[in-house]
Amino acid sequence: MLMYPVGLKQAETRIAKKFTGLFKPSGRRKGVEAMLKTILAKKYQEVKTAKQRRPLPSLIQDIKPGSFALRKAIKQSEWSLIAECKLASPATGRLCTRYSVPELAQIYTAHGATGLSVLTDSHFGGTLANIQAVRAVTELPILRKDFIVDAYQIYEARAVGADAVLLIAGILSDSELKEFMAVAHGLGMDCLVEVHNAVELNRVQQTPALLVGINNRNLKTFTVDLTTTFSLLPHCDKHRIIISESGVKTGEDALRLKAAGVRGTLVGEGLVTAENIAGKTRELALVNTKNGGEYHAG
Ligand SMILES: O=P(O)(O)OC[C@@H](O)[C@@H](O)c1c[nH]c2ccccc12
Repeated sequence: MLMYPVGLKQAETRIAKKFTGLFKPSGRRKGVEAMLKTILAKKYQEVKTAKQRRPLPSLIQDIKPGSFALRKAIKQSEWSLIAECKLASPATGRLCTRYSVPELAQIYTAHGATGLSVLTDSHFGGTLANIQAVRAVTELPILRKDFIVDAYQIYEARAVGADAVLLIAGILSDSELKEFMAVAHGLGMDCLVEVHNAVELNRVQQTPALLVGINNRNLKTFTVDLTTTFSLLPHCDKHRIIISESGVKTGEDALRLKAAGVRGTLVGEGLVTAENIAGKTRELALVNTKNGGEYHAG
C-alpha cells in the first residue's frame, strides 16, 4: 500500500512546488491564493496527527467496502442533484445558521437529492463526524468533500460511512490521482474528480475517472462562472459522467446544463442560503421535470 508519511517541512516543499508558476502575486488574488496554501498546509498537518492517533492498520479494521452507491444513483437518473451540507466558506464566511448538517441532509433527502456532499474541512464549517451524523439520518450516497492529499483520508472517509470522495486535479499530481482513485475503487468508493480548465481535464481523461466534476469556481480566485462547464463540455469523453459544480442557483441553470449534456450538479450555497431550502432542493433536482417537462417555479 502506498502511503505518504509527510512531515510539515516536506509538505511545505510539496505545496511550494505545486504552486510555483501557478500563482501570479497581484492584489486581492494573492490573499485568496494564500488561503488555499494555508488550507493545504493545515491539511497535511491534520493527516499526520490523525495517522498518529489512529494508524491505518487499526482504521482498516472498521472498514466494510462500499458498493459504488454514488455512480449507481447517478446512472439511474437523467439529472442528479448532489446537495451539499455547507455551513460556511472561506470566501463568504458563515452561510447557514438555521440548520445543522444532519437537518440539511434530511431536507435534501426528503426533497429529491440524488446524493449528498458533506464538507469535512474546518474552513467550510465541516468535521469528519458530520459524515457519521448524516449517515445516521439518510440512505443517500455521501461524498466526502475535502482537500484529499493523502490516501489515508479515503480510508477515513469510508470508515465513517462515505460512499465517495472528491479528488481535486489541480492540487494532485498524475500519480497521486491514479493512486487515490485505485484506493477508492478498491474500497468500493467512487471519486468525483474535479477539474477547472482544459489542462486538468486532459490529465483526468488519462485516468479511469468516471465521474468528472467541472468546478465553475476558480479555487485560487473564488470567482464563479458557469461558462466554465459549457466551454469544457465539448472536450469531455462521451463515456464520462459530467457534473457541474459551484455557482448553480436556479432551476433554469440546471435546465440549461442538462440540455447541454451535463448529468447533474453539485450545489452548496444556492441551497443553504435559500429562504425555502426544501423548495430549492426540488427546483435544482428538477423534480417537476423528471419526465421531460419544463420547470415551473412554485
Ligand atoms: O456553494 P456552491 O457555489 O454551490 O459550490 C458547491 C461546491 O461545488 C463547492 O463547495 C466546492 C467545489 N469544489 C470544492 C473543493 C473544496 C471545497 C469546496 C468546493
